[in-house]
Amino acid sequence: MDEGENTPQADESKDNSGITGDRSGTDQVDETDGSDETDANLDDPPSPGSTNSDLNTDLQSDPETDVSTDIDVGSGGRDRSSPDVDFDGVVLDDDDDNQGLFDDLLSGEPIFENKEVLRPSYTPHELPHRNDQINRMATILVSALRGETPSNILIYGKTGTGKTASAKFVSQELESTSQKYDVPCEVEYINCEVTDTQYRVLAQLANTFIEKNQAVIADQLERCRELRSAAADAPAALADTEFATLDDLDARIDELETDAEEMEEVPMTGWPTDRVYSTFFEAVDYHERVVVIMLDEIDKLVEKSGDDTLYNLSRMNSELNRSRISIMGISNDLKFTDFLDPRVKSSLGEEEIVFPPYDANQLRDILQHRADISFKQDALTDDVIPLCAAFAAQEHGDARRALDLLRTAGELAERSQAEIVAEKHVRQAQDKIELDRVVEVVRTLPTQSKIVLFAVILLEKNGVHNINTGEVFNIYKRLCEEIDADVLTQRRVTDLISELDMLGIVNAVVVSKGRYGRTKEMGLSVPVEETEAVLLSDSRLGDIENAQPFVQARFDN
Ligand SMILES: Nc1ncnc2c1ncn2[C@@H]1O[C@H](COP(=O)(O)OP(=O)(O)OP(=O)(O)O)[C@@H](O)[C@H]1O
Repeated sequence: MDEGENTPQADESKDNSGITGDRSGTDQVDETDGSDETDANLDDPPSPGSTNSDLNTDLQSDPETDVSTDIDVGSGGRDRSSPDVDFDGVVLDDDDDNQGLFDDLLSGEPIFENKEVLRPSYTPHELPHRNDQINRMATILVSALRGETPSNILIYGKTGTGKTASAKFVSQELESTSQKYDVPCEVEYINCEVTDTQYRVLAQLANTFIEKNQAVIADQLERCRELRSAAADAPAALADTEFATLDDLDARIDELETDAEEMEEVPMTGWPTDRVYSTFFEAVDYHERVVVIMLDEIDKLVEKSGDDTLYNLSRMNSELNRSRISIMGISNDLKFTDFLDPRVKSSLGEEEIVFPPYDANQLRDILQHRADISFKQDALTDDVIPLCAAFAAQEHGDARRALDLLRTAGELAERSQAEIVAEKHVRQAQDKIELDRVVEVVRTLPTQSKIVLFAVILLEKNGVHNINTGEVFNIYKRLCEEIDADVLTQRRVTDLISELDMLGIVNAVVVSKGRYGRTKEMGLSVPVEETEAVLLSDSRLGDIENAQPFVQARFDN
């Protein structure tokens, strides 16, 4: 129970306690002090029939001890009939209905059977409407299982079109088939949004292969040592092995031990890049295998650190002795190859696979598949899935968005203790996701854009419609002066307004003012209150205490 709830009751009970005026201060009551108890009893004798009432009365006089009264006395020890003892509102329930914080929440029938299935981290076993793309990938990668080098693949498609999910699905199948037929083939996944420099990509790959090599070495060493002890007793144990003599076997054991010692992990910073590259090269070439390197969000890597990594990786095969590598790049930026060196571009794009956006019907199928395993039976009304699909199809056929909507709708229904997810939950989920997006976009705007946006908000809040650039600029200037920020030119501010327009935060249209030229008129496209709150949470804008005077001066020049 929180303190705020206790305090008024405690005050009330103090009044009722009968403790004489000079002792009513809470600091004068000491739970551990026997004399206080006695005094209280004398001042206020227990009412007939009450049990433990002396203790109750005494403890009541101290707000802090009210709680312990509940606990110590329990349901058997209290007396609701005592006029002096008022426990109303104090939790003193019988064991049966003693509901904890989580009991209520748990008691409702859960809507979800397995919510994890709707999260982005879940890799589905079935990917409806991606058969063509999956088959094409498989047709290209099957050469790895024949010990040949598969062509490099570039996968394109807008966000949420199933590129990563399909590529991971194919990789899992490839690895499991390679184990089945005992062909050395491995897939390494790298998310270039996180691992975005050549050093990090090569270091991550090097360390992965070093770890795998160490496991292989440990395994071989164990077998060699077992053979060694068997052969020491009976030399015939070496028959049918690759070792003609015990010396050969000892030499192999030495060699393996040296390899294990020399394989040094790459630190996350500090080495020259060519050393990292050669460490990776040796690690991958340690034994025969075909390696598919999956570079997800490959455009981020190129954007951040150019195409050196891709250049180095794509020319490795001509130098590798035992192994082969193939690259699978995934991007949602169709134009990123324009920035590549032509050699890298042609080598990387040997095969291209496009993932088109899903339409509403396809999204419905995808959602239905997932809903069957993630929700309890009959937990969704009939219109939930079509509505989620329709909303997501309007965006750009994004399955991630559709799944987010469905999960959020379920969570909102669950939170409101509804037994079934209905259309209204989907609409609420759509609003919530949209608001979360706006908050995130506004929160990460540069300060200058935030000031411009704040100027628009102030005008809008003061009932100005069709706000023009001049009005925004005037208020913007005053806000900048107030918080000591650089004042940009009106032209630059107009550019920032265009950027806000592109982000969907304001809606600006160019209007002609006849011989006065043209101007932009705009309005906010996002909820005023929430957006203002996000802006004011920025430490610089938060300094603006009273913005009203700036708005009044909006027509000044
Ligand atoms: N055909 C499908 N069937 C089932 N789930 C799918 C399908 N396509 C996409 N998904 C799901 O949608 C979500 C987004 O998919 P994925 O991450 O593969 O998209 P992406 O194209 O790689 O997007 P991004 O470019 O933003 O990384 C994932 O949760 C994925 O499981």
